[in-house]
Amino acid sequence: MSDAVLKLANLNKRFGALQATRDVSLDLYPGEIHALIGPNGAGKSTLIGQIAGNLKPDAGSIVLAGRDITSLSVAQRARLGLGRSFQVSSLAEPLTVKRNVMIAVQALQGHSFRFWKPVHRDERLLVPAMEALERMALTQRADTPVAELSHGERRQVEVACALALKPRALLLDEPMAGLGPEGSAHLTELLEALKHEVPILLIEHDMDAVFRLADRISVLVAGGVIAHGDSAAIRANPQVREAYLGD
Ligand SMILES: Nc1ncnc2c1ncn2[C@@H]1O[C@H](COP(=O)(O)OP(=O)(O)OP(=O)(O)O)[C@@H](O)[C@H]1O
Repeated sequence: MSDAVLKLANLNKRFGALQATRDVSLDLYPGEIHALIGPNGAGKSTLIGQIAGNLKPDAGSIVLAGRDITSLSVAQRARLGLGRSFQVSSLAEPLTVKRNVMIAVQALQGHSFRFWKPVHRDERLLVPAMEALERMALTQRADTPVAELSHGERRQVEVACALALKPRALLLDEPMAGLGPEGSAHLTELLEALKHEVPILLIEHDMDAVFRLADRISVLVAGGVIAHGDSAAIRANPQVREAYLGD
């Protein structure tokens, strides 16, 4: 197997007396979707915070494409290729789909080079934005204001914003939240194709989507990984059934 794109080793984070993540180790390989599931309060957001750089781990390390990023800032990690989408939407409603993605690219690239050109005409922003929109099946909606989009399309724009930065690894935090069965099925199809370009660490409560999409699943309970395996192994695991899936 090739080298892991993202490698978490023994991540620990404590809030006072509460051990929110306990020795969490996990790898993300090229071409795969690795899902992280677990009940509310299991520590999934705390883990994402540590990977993205919003939270400093008490111990452990995070390696992206062979480089230790544990002590880097959120922006430095993003520039090195850590892409993420958020649980809460940060899109600008009145602006078009295309402009939203261009602004995301601009935020990462910095402001210095574009004193002389308006954002909407800058090819260095437009080209990656349109490529990302194509991969998220949104080319036809590029000039539509975000305010006119369905909930599912907004989710696609959010993923496109992350994709336009050409990440090496993508963290998706509950991308299916609030989508109906149709929206969820559509996004599932898009992510299935996308994983071949960029591996995805997927935090998701929609178990149909997880079982369909995930090549591997890690189950987090009370801060620790209690099980790890493919969909069939996780479905059949008695500890997981008791702690999370129910019968
Ligand atoms: N900043 C904080 N200060 C204190 N405790 C926190 C903080 N952030 C999270 N926690 C606690 O850490 C534990 C893990 O929370 P976390 O939000 O990571 O879980 P989660 O698996 O993401 O849950 P959910 O599925 O509900 O989003 C919870 O008990 C939570 O109350």
